[in-house]
Amino acid sequence: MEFLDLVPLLGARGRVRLPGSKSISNRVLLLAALAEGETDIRDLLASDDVERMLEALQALGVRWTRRGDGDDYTVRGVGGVFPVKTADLFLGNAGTAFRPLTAALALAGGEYRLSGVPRMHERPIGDLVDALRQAGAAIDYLGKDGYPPLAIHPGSVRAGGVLQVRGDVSSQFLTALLMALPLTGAETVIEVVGELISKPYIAITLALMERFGVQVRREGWARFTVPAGARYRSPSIVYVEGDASSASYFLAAGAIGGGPVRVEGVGRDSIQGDVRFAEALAELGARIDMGPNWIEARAPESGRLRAFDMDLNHIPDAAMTLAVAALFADGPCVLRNIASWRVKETDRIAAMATELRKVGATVEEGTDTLKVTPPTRLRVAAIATYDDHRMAMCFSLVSLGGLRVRINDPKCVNKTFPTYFERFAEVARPVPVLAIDGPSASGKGTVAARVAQALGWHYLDSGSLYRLVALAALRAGVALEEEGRLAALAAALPASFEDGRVLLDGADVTDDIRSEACSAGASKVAALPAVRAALLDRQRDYRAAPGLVAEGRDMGSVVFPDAALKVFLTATAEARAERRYKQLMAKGMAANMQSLLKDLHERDARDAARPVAPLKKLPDAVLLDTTNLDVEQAVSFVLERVPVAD
Ligand SMILES: Nc1ncnc2c1ncn2[C@@H]1O[C@H](COP(=O)(O)OP(=O)(O)O)[C@@H](O)[C@H]1O
Ligand SMILES: Nc1ccn([C@H]2C[C@H](O)[C@@H](COP(=O)(O)OP(=O)(O)O)O2)c(=O)n1
Repeated sequence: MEFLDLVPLLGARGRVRLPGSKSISNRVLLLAALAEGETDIRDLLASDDVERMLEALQALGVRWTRRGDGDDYTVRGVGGVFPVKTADLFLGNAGTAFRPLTAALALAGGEYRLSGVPRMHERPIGDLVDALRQAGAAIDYLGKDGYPPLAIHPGSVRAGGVLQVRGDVSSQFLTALLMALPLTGAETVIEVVGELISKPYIAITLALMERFGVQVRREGWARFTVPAGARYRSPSIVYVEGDASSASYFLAAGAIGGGPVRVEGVGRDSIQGDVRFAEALAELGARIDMGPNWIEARAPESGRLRAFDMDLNHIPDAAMTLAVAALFADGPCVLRNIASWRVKETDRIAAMATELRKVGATVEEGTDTLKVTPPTRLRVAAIATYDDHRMAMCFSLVSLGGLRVRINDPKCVNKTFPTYFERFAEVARPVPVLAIDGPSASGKGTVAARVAQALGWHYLDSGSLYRLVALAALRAGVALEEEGRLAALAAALPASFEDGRVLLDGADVTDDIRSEACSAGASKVAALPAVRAALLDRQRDYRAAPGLVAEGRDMGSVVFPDAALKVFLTATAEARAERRYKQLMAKGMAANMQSLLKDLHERDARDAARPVAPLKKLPDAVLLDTTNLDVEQAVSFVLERVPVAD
């Protein structure tokens, strides 16, 4: 399973230019395809769902071109009649392509098959098919009744009259009918049965239809009239707004992580309902500023988000972001009226509950509600994403709790936001790490501990973990060549560090791990890839606010490649042997200069020659040769180079 580890964050700050809205992109593509004339579409979203729509339109004979490899497209409209009358369309998991195409093709008079990924075949479409059948469309289910895949036949479409469609499962059914019915040329009334959910998405549909010359009469949210003689006409140029649902992650990041975080591409003038997510955040205490084309979020004055109990029917997608933001609230939070989550990319209520529990929250799942009680302490977890882009994006916010979070199958964000994690990194302020690597007795431990103390940061002596594995192995009678057993020991090492003391199984082993046997053993076990892998996450989890000073051999190269400062600390072998000699004498331990020097040379050679994480200075590390320096000078050298947090 592919995964992405997001590093612990101190907070979030900065600006993000949003990718184009998925809802607008796929609607505009279909309307431009059906219209008379050529449409220039700017800032189209580059994502899987939009790809599926573009492929489908091409298969239907619609000619479109992309300008270079940018986000601007030209679509030559077909004036309401698809040139290709027989086609087999694969639409992935794109509801915004599947539903509207079903309606448009049902009225197109051809033979079409529409299918998608297995999850698409679990997402209901019966209400739309029922409505289209009332108009005389001939549609068969190729699998389970009420679900894709579908076969569409010419049928005998009766133009005009009254159609009924249910509005309480997905608003996309109504959107699909609204966009397709102008193709009949007759006045048609659509009556919505049941309470219409996700109304703002219908508002997007109506606004875009109007841009393309068709004005729908609306009576409340229950009755819509598509006028007679309606024809789509290209508005020549359409700019796709930034995606308001995608904005939610960044705004929440600003509200949780201090901010300000500004998103550009949506604002006060947006036609997308999800901009109202900003109002919801404001109810949690976040400070929100808005311009025509931007929104900015900052943490509440108090620093902590307020608990909430909200009806979120109007912002179903962005509401997921609130479920994760609830982890940072000052009490239990309730999300209401979110039943549509159950028929999205996955059953989002169940998925959200399962994953929030993994990070420590207490969650109560109702049929259309979710109650999230934040934990006193968040837990590191691997988050399953259920092939659902929003699960992946929402859970990135957990890293703002100052802990690592693993996102499984991170590429699922390609559905709507392929560059999400890069953009998130642009506003993220990682917990800083100072990596100090170098050979034995170069002074890493001494310097790192002093620097950590001066900065008030945490300190990791990674060598002691290898020493502990060696000690545990010696005690358990495990040979230092048995890689599998050693890795198992390393993975479950019952070790802890308290006030400068090292504990194994609760017993103080601070001095034991410094013995010659442990030193030699550590160097051997450290050469085993499985042992190194078993200790990797453990080392990374020492990274906590306000910062970490980590010392060893591969801190800068492997464990913390994104360290804010990397120092390679060294000294001549003679100087190091002399220091080690003095250290041992001071502890009352026996030592011999010649054998210490020989041992150092051997260990240097072994640490440098091993194939995994060999000891070497990286190009991005600063060299510090301490042969002729004292401890104070070495510490000052490092402190002077620590980047100041902005
Ligand atoms: N310039 C220096 N920087 C760091 N340590 C020094 C320096 N000069 C002498 N020393 C001494 O050398 C010893 C280095 O040991 P240690 O910090 O345990 O090294 P390492 O962690 O690299 O094995 C300490 O006793 C320290 O006081
Ligand atoms: N990040 C690390 C830290 C230590 N090691 C190895 C290197 C050494 O042989 C052992 C013990 O490391 P430690 O830093 O405690 O050893 P010295 O005090 O420098 O002699 O572990 C490593 O491979 N990677």
